[in-house]
Amino acid sequence: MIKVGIIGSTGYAGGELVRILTGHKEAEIVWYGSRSYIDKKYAQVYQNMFQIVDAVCMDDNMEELAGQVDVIFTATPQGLCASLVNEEILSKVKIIDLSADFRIKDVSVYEKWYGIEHKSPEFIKEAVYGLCEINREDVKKARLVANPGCYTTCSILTAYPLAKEGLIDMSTLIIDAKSGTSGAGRGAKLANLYCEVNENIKAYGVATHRHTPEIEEQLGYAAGEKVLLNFTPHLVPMNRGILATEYAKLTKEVTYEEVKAIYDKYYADEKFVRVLDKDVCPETKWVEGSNYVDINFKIDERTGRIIMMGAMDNLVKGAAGQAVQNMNLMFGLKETEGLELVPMFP
Ligand SMILES: NC(=O)C1=CN([C@@H]2O[C@H](COP(=O)(O)OP(=O)(O)OC[C@H]3O[C@@H](n4cnc5c(N)ncnc54)[C@H](OP(=O)(O)O)[C@@H]3O)[C@@H](O)[C@H]2O)C=CC1
Ligand SMILES: CC(=O)N[C@@H](CCC(=O)OP(=O)(O)O)C(=O)O
Repeated sequence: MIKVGIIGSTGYAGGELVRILTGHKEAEIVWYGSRSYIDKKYAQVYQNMFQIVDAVCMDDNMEELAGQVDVIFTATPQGLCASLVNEEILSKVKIIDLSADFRIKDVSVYEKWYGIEHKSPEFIKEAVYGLCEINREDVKKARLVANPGCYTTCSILTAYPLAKEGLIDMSTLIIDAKSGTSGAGRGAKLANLYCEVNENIKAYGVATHRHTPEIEEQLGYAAGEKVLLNFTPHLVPMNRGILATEYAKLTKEVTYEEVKAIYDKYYADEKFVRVLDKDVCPETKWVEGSNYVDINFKIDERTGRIIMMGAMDNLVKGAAGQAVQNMNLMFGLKETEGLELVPMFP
């Protein structure tokens, strides 16, 4: 059994880690980390765990935890993991960080977009960007995984095959994305109050959202060139789900069958990426609660553009599910263990 510690187990991403790992046959959570609920039963924080999880929440101490578990998930605010990790800890335990601390390779880009000083830049180079479908072999060998962001996972996987094959002009790429409010976390914020979110849709972080450089960097590696793109997120009145609609000029004339063959080349064997049948648009409701990303595309012959679409659950493939997928790879387990979650509906 793999022993797991979760720092930030009481947040939305941490709560989803607990839900998924509770059904995992090879892993056992031994540390439910929290600052606000120390000594309180975990099932009192999240009542869906009543009579399922009997443990109490414990104060976080990464040094102490490193000696007791095989893997630590940090589902905590930006900057926290980077401020705690050190060589001694990494020599004892594997870390999967759900925050953005180790996602961006250029520390000055991280510091500019996040507005915080990076406390352990010496580990950025070593950290593996944990997008399993793309970096599977590196994840298997990693001791520190940077779990990708929610918008970024959906945006990158949706465009990746076409970027990699040079089929889209990367300078024309525009990503329009929508997210449910759980993407903003459980902490009380004015912008996330019921009356602010309900019956409302708004763009935010326009031209400044911190996921922009992460998407640019990863799609830049795929395309083999520096990528600058427009990424506009929107907050929509639902709990979970991300929908990304991406537009780009095609670099040559192609048929539906040719583009479909490219998507199949990358994803036909990927359990968690479903390229839908022709003309079926991805919808968040058909992936809710699951680790799937649903993808499709449409060629607009009139404008010479292709429209790519992706839908995903931000808390599962966009956070906890992907983190468990990374853990499975790091420990040589079946990649899908604990993740064969059928989407829920309604
Ligand atoms: N929500 C989402 O859809 C996604 C989130 N992420 C990332 O996951 C991380 C967690 O996000 P999310 O769950 O939404 O956030 P929440 O605000 O819901 O939860 C934050 C968690 O971090 C804990 N925490 C806060 N400050 C500290 C601290 N100084 N020391 C230790 N623990 C602390 C909180 O503990 P307590 O309340 O017990 O004090 C809580 O458990 C973030 O980095 C986020 O970017 C990534 C992908 C998707
Ligand atoms: C709706 C909402 O507020 N979403 C978050 C994205 C959350 C996320 O998962 O991204 P990270 O992993 O990088 O934190 C945001 O826009 O900042």
